[in-house]
Amino acid sequence: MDSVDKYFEAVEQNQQQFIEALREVVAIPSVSGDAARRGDVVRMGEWLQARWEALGATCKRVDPGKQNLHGVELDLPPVILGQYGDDPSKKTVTLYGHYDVQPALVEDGWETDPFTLVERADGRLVGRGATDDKGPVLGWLLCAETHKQLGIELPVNLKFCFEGMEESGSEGLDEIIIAEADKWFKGTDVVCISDNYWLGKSKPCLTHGLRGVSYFHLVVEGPGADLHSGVFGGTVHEPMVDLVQLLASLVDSKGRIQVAGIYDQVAPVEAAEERTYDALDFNHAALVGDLKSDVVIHADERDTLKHRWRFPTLSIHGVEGAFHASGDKTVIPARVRGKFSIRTVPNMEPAAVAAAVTKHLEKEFSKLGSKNRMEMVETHAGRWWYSSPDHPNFVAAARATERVYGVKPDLTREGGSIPVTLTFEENLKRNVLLLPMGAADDGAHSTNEKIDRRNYIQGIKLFGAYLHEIAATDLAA
Ligand SMILES: C[C@H](N)C(=O)N[C@@H](Cc1c[nH]cn1)C(=O)O
Ligand SMILES: [Zn+2]
Ligand SMILES: [Zn+2]
Repeated sequence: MDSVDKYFEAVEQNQQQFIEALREVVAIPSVSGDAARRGDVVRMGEWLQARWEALGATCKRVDPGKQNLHGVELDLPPVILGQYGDDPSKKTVTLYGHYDVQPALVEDGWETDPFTLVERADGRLVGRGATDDKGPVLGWLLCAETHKQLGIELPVNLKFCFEGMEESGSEGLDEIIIAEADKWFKGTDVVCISDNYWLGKSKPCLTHGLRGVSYFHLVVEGPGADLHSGVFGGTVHEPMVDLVQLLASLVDSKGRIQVAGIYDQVAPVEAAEERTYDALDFNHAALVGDLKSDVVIHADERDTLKHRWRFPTLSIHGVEGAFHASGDKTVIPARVRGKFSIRTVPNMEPAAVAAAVTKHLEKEFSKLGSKNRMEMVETHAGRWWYSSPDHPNFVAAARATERVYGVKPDLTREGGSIPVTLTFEENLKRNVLLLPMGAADDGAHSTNEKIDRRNYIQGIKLFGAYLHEIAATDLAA
């Protein structure tokens, strides 16, 4: 039995302990978008740092500074930089992950408390962050800890960068990576990020493309205070009426963005790219099952994937300041803030996207003839990323995947965004691999987020196998 098989056996035996560790981190409600939870985000970062240090890693806590969250001045959570092993004869793999999570409230439709990990009879481990991104971040730690317990030397040096603001635009992170590219991250041979998902539920994949995201707030305000709709309805310009019309002008019900000039920035689909959609583990029947309803726009699987991976999309996320509680409150809100984002693809540039959106909204607002005031703010923007899957980093990961799952992985792109991918690639000048742990139906950002026990445990094996494959791979080939 070689050392990788011994490692696999130990991971199998330690399953319950690994689930308990996941329970411990899910219980820390590290919601970066909620000012009231900022202490928990920091606590989560400190938890990670303490556990890596206990293992023998050298860590550096970098505090990126302050953030203004709707007028509240907050300390940004720490970026935890780490180094585990510094043998010059070994290759160095830099890992990135995030320890913050999306908001989660029971009243959104969670069947159980989002911050209490629950294992279902079918193996689902349900809890906020289980798949995005606490399971994978913990997976790297458990991989290193298991090697140490077994007395198996990790075949590579690790460097890592774990942040607590990914779900809120990674504020402050780019500057740290740029500043540390030739310092902390010096010596990196390849970068690996586990923060996305398989295309389906049964076949693993490696991911070589991401969409970018430009996030906007659209504020409409008028009266100095909320008003009685019986007294003032029909006699004043209502901010909410203006806002819904502006939001509705952005996209149609078939998902087509209505902002002039947006599609002009999109690279055409080439014949070679067309072939990459062949034989992927993806079908509409499974998608409809995951969605629990047939709300799919496109008739053809390829079109669905293209609209997920390589065409821009616009989503409307919510309205702050509007009445949303139960009951029938007859109010005219005085100031409302609509939130929407555009997922961007090659060759879109955030500045051009923001300019097109501003022009569109100004034109639409002027058509309303309203005396309210409108303001649009781009709150964050991250760029798309596209890379070749032929690099030895991907070849090593494909071998590791075959060893764990017994199949060659699909090569996929991802509709979501991990803007730091490009920051690492450009500044460390090293190949970046996305190695997902979770499955398509995990429900990241949704209610009842989960990771399957199988993906979590096999994923921890995969991480170990990948590090061993990297050690054995000629990265210059
Ligand atoms: C794919 C990754 N796990 C993820 O969920 N990324 C987020 C990043 C983001 C950007 N703004 C807010 N969050 C996403 O794609 O929404
Ligand atoms: Zn994530
Ligand atoms: Zn996320």
